[in-house]
Amino acid sequence: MSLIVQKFGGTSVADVEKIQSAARKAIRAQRAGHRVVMVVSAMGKNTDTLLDLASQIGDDPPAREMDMLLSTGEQVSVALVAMAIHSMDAKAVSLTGGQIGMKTDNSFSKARIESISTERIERLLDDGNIVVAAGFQGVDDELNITTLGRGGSDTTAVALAAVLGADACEIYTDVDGVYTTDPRKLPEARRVEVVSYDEMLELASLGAGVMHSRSIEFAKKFGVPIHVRSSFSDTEGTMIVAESESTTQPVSGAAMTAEEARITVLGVPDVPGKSQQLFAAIAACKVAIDMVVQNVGQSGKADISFTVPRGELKTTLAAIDSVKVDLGASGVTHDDKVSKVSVVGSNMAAQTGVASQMFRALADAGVNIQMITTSEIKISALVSKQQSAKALQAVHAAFGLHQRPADAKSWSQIKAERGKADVQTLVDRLRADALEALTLTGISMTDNQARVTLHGVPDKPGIAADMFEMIGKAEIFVDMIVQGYDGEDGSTSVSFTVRESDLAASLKVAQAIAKKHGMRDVQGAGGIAKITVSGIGLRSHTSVATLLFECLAADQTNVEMINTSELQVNAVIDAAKANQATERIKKAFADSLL
Ligand SMILES: Nc1ncnc2c1ncn2[C@@H]1O[C@H](COP(=O)(O)OP(=O)(O)O)[C@@H](O)[C@H]1O
Ligand SMILES: N[C@@H](CC(=O)OP(=O)(O)O)C(=O)O
Repeated sequence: MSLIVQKFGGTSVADVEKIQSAARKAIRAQRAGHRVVMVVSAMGKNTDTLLDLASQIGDDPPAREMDMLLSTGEQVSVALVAMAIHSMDAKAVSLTGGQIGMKTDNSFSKARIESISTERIERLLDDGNIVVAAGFQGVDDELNITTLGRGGSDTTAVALAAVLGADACEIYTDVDGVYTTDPRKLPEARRVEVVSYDEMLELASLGAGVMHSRSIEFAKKFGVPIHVRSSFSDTEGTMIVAESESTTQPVSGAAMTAEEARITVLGVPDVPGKSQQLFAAIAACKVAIDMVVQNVGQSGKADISFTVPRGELKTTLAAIDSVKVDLGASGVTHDDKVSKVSVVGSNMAAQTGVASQMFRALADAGVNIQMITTSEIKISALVSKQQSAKALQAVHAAFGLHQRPADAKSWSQIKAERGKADVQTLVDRLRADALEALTLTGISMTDNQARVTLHGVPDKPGIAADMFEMIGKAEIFVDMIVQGYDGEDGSTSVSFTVRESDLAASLKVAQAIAKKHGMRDVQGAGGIAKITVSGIGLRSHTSVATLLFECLAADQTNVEMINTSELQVNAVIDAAKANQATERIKKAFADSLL
């Protein structure tokens, strides 16, 4: 008999009628012959109401009590949903996180799932019940109630689907699927039939609130197909699976996090170990940083800029303060009126000109780019909050995301073409791990790379577009791009990496660009290598970048450039030290490496 996990988000259980409608959906599935586990979130905005109540009591509530409070939201809904099912003459039992055996670590408000015991659920299902499980919550070793972080019910649902070996995991929500961007922000957004785990992971962590990114980590690890669909209709929604909708389209989605903050730590001595010290202090607070850019100035001092969600600004500034003196930094600046606009696509890595197309779209819309970072399947630009809506619209239009790609495939076509890969061994190996443990799939090194840096890049719209169009015309393949924020003189620096064999040609183009736009100088050097750590959950496991930096600092290796994504962390270093560094990193991560 097949088993289905159905998750109903807050909007889908917001009132009595919606609760009854969710109950009917579950009963219908049971009567169609499935065993049904429901995962339910707090009604409507109840979690926000509870947060607000806590903030009226005091500024800094104990984390344990906060989780005790927030978990009550889900407890209300599961009881009401079970009652609704009873009233419709079907059998249901509601269970809290603790009762479904959801064991987590003790990081209150950001707990990670360690294990789930399924016996009780299986027994209740055998007895003909619909099991109604509370999302978003678990218990630690001492039976303290923990919560998984905002949006965590998706993670509960996918994790349950994984351990129960469910045939389907349906996420019922107030949209009828995953769109090319948030349809509330952009009406022309298009619903996609299929999106890949990798794309959804990036989109979710870059602002697509429709799914919790950790739930996609689970789905990818265990190969759980997710069906995102509407609570209010029966139309087919979007399948999140291993494959992408198109195999050619460079960009498949755009996302925006409107509420970002940029922090710049100024004048850090440019010696090995400094970035490690800074990022270790921030990682210890479990803050996931993004868009890390280091600008090395002429005086041997570096300005390190990065972004964090605005809600984490206070914690991050406090963490920096605790190490500022030790770092030898001359100051810290921040801007909390910035937004991050990103494009994501699995096919991007194999194509040239995608970055310059995005920069051109922003330039034509008059949007100034404050920072840029790229990784293998995403490009992010930091813009002022005021220009963010315009920026999102411009990139969505530039990549024609409102149109179905000519080679788009439906889920049924993809399924029919799938080979019968033997994934069982992998799944068994993963199941033996702590469920949300870090999983690394590879650590590799690419040498024969070169870096080009332009200093004194004017901070105005259109420069990045012009630069990368000129580089593209010269047919130079650019790998990493970072544009930093220069706190001192109002200009910025742009660095990019190319193959060493393209260095001379790149420098020639860079000099022409510098002359055209009155930039301060151009520097370029070969003899660098890129170390790549690939896996699942690299950004949410904030310790990965820290450990990587520690390994490099141990050999007195300076990190020249870094980028992070959900799938990879890349560090650019001196090629002479690359082999030794790769070995050290492999040893340090041995436990997590598949
Ligand atoms: N790319 C996207 N596709 C679909 N919805 C998105 C996307 N990005 C953001 N969203 C937003 O996510 C919302 C659904 O998530 P959420 O409100 O958390 O639902 P639930 O309460 O069901 O968990 C949608 O209403 C939509 O505005
Ligand atoms: N109630 C929690 C958990 C959750 O996942 O909610 P939703 O499914 O409504 O996003 C929250 O608001 O964060």
